[in-house]
Amino acid sequence: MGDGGSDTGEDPMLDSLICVAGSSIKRSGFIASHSSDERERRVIFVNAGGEELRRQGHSEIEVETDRFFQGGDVLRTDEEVADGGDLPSIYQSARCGNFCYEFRDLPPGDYSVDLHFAEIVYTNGPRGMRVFNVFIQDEKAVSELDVYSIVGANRALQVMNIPVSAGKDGVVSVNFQGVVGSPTVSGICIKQGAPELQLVSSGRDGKSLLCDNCFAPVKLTAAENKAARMSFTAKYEREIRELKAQCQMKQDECYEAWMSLTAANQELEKVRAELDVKFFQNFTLGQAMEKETEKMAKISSKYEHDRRLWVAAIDELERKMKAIKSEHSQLSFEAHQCANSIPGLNQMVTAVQSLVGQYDDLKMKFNEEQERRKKLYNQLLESKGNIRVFCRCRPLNMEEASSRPQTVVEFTDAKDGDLGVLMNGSNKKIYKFDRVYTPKDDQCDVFEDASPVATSVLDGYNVCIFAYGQTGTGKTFTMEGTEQNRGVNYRTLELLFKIAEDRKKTISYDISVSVLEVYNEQVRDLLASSPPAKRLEIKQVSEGVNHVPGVVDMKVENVDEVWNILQTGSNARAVGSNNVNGHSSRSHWLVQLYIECTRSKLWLVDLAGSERLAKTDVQGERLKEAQSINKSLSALGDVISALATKSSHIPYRFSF
Ligand SMILES: Nc1ncnc2c1ncn2[C@@H]1O[C@H](COP(=O)(O)OP(=O)(O)OP(=O)(O)O)[C@@H](O)[C@H]1O
Repeated sequence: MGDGGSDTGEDPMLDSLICVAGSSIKRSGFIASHSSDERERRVIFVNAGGEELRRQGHSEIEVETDRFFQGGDVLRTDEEVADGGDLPSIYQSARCGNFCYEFRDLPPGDYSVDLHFAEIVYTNGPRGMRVFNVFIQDEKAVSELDVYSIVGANRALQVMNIPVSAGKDGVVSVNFQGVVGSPTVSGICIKQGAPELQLVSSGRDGKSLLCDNCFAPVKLTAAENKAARMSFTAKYEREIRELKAQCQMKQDECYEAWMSLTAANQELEKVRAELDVKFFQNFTLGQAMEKETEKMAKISSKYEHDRRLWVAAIDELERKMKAIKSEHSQLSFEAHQCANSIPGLNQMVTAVQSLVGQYDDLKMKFNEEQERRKKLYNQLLESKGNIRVFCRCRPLNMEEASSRPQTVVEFTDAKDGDLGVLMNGSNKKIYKFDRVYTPKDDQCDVFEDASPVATSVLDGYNVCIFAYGQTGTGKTFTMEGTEQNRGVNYRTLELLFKIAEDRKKTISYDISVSVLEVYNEQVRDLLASSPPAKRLEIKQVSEGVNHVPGVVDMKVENVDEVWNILQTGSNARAVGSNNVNGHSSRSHWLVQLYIECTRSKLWLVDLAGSERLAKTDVQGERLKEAQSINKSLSALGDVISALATKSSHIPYRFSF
């Protein structure tokens, strides 16, 4: 038996599943019978897909060449077919594909058919490659035959004794229909008469049908045979149904078992994963424990080391404490002795305390005196006049010196504040000032008179120093000066910060600066980084106190900071040139210092120069500038005149 077959030989159960009742499967090839009856019963024996075969001898066999077929192809193999019986070569050929056989001209009556098979193509299987049905006279005689799965490859198999009746037309048709793949057949043998004995399971020996009375084998007609077949069929069908139900039950059980196995497997996987995690955690914890143990060992050894040190240090301290205590008691003893030896010690302490009290008293009186001195000093300044006018005559420049050989000013009584101006050659007119500076007087001399004013600002007085005069007469030089020859502005500020520094123990001054210019009757903030949203205006807060809302106020700490700010403002100032001064200021330039704690202001003003329009010969924008300058200077003159004469109305707002 091949690898696809069973070793148990014939299997009635399998036979009944595959072939009709009465027929059987034989797992070997054709064996010729010695009986002449048997030979005579063979009506037709064709070698499907092969040639005629003839074997002489005591069992003569005659197999016809392949005929009576319709359709199909021929298959052949040179390989030997095992268990081929007396005619192994018929199993080496086969008809294959879509075909049928029709045997004609048979006398009407009962016949039995033997079919010969061998799997000669799918020699390596597997099972189920070729499964087919066989219909005889249109009735299914063989069901789902898979030769390979019964006997394997290149092995003979027979389905024997399939009962069939030929009608009046004398035709027996054998039809092959594939279920999987193409059907094949190697030989077909038609024998006269119904099969001799039907192998059925109801016989007493379980193999043959016997008479119930005498137990002799019973020979059945074709009709009886058919009835018996149907009864067997019904029986087997019942068994099949039961088996199917059992099979379904087993399948369900298997499925449930499979499901629970899958669930168990999943659970097992989960547990395994958890175990892995636990193992890893354990491992990590173990490592951490090892590290901690190491750390602990280090800490405890350090602790032990430190403890020893501390114990030694405490011992040392205790020893020192003892020494100090004994020293202390010795010193106390000595101090007592000493105190006892100086009888006037208490009187000395009292005297020192009284001196400290006197010192505080004197300090208070000194401060009061300082205050009084400041007041008297400012009263002295006021007594000199609230408005003080100094006149400075600059030296002639080269051009002037060459064009005017004769000077018209006379400084004979300059030290008394008199300035003589020669009119028409001989007439001299004397002008009175608080002081007159000659061309020989330098910036230091000018500042000498301006400096006391700076002290007054820090004492809470409002002060304004301004330079007024014709264009080109030296106003900017006097106020600003140069880096090598600083003017009033810088020197005043320098002194102011010096005094503030000197007084810082008793008072702290917060000083802020703003720089403005009045150009063409308009106020401009020279420290503003962008033009203001609103036009700047001078507001009079109270009599003589003015304020420009929105102007930039910069806090300053020292004179360098102020100087940088003044430079920024100076660079932004409107300047131009006229035929009198090549670098003429075209605006009034105002620096305001605000002292926070005293709420006093210092104004340092460099006015634009007044011009005689005919002399400077200006036009267009320059003419407009000059007219604005002259107008505002004339208004200033009116204000000063009103202030000097203590007029009831001071025309502060005449200009603008
Ligand atoms: N005391 C002085 N000693 C030497 N040179 C001076 C003196 N005063 C002014 N000058 C020079 O005279 C020129 C004009 O001076 P300055 O620009 O200060 O005049 P100003 O009155 O400010 O003129 P403006 O009104 O047109 O601005 C400058 O070159 C300046 O250096």
